[in-house]
Amino acid sequence: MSSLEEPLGLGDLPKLSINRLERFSSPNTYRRATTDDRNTNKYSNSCNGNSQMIFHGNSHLWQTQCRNANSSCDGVELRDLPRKVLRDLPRFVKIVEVGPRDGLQNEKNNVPTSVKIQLIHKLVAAGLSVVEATSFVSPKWVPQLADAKDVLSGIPQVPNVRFPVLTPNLRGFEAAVAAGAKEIAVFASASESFSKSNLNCTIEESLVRYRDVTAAAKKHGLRIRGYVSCVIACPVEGTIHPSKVAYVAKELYNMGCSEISLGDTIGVGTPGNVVPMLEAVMSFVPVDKIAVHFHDTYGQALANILVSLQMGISVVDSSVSGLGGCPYAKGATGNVATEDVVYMLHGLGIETNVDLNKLMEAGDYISDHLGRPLGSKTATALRKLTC
Ligand SMILES: CC(C)(COP(=O)([O-])OP(=O)([O-])OC[C@H]1O[C@@H](n2cnc3c(N)ncnc32)[C@H](O)[C@@H]1OP(=O)([O-])[O-])[C@@H](O)C(=O)NCCC(=O)NCCSC(=O)C[C@@](C)(O)CC(=O)[O-]
Repeated sequence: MSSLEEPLGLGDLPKLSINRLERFSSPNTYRRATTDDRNTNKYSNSCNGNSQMIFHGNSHLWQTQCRNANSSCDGVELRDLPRKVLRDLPRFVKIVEVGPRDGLQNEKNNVPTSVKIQLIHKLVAAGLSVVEATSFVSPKWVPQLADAKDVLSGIPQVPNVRFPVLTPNLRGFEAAVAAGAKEIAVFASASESFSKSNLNCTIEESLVRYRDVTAAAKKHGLRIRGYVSCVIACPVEGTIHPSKVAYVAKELYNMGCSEISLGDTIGVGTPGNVVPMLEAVMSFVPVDKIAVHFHDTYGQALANILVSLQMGISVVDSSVSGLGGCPYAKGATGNVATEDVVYMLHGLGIETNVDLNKLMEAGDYISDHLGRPLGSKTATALRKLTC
């Protein structure tokens, strides 16, 4: 990696004086209360009564807000601010690359099986340890992935690399096992309407189906991932209440899914509604079993990932070159680009084991094949620098 490709880390920031920092800082300073603060209410006192606690379920711990803090208060807080804001971030984030499945399921033109296999090779070569390879769904519903068996059997098994595949029912599960799958994913929705359009059944019917699929997977000793889609909103119903997401996540977790991926399928979420949704799910599913899956339709995905990390999540789904969209969610664009996620994480000093250069080669490869510009802002910027 050349120095230009290294994202600027905190250590690279110019040393700013308190006065300069004050000019750049917003009048509203958010911080997370520490245990000490909670016990002694130190923060509230230190702000000379200008602080305000917003009570919203458990999130009052999160949303301690210091309004119009005077400069002496700011002086003490600002010195420590970067460490405080970033201290709860994980050291390592596992990226689940979903491009070959979520990305390519929405392509108008048929992508040859050999190209899919080559793309997966390149993603693995870039250091990604989980690459969602394909779906064993009905070819009538998703013709783009009708070659699931050939894709899966065409990928050589690589030690410590996993290739989960989507299975919507027992039929898909059996086909996946026959093709050599070692890990499957079931996918339910928090929206009734989306469940109908994506799976042709109600949420409850999908959960009944998935109990059979997960029971069979456990018998085979397979690892199971569970998706909840429409965790913020549905293209038909609009806003989805966090309790509905929490319910489906809990059911999938209880039936044996070892990881629950929360999908903002249409990419409308902002940190403002992602935080309460995660808070609701965390009441039922341990934080280390939760993954986030953001589509970037409104350009909010990185902000949403950052708050998710701050809440303790360390598994992030993304798609090389921002490929994708859902055939049953009109207008939804692709997932957040893996290159952009890696760039941000490395900039935060978080390890991923992913080589950004090699990842960009995978992005170039599939974008060239599809005949479209790179869908990653990071890759686009870095390619301009090196051309
Ligand atoms: C679930 C079904 C099958 C129900 O579809 P259905 O039409 O109700 O099912 P059916 O049992 O009547 O079957 C219809 C035909 O498909 C066949 N069939 C049935 N099952 C299979 C199978 N597994 N593999 C291959 N073929 C299958 C079945 O044999 C039959 O064939 P026919 O007799 O007419 O020739 C269908 O709705 C389906 O395949 N849906 C999948 C749609 C899909 O993949 N959507 C994209 C997933 S993305 C997502 O969910 C969001 C996510 C995960 O990315 C997260 C996020 O972004 O938020």
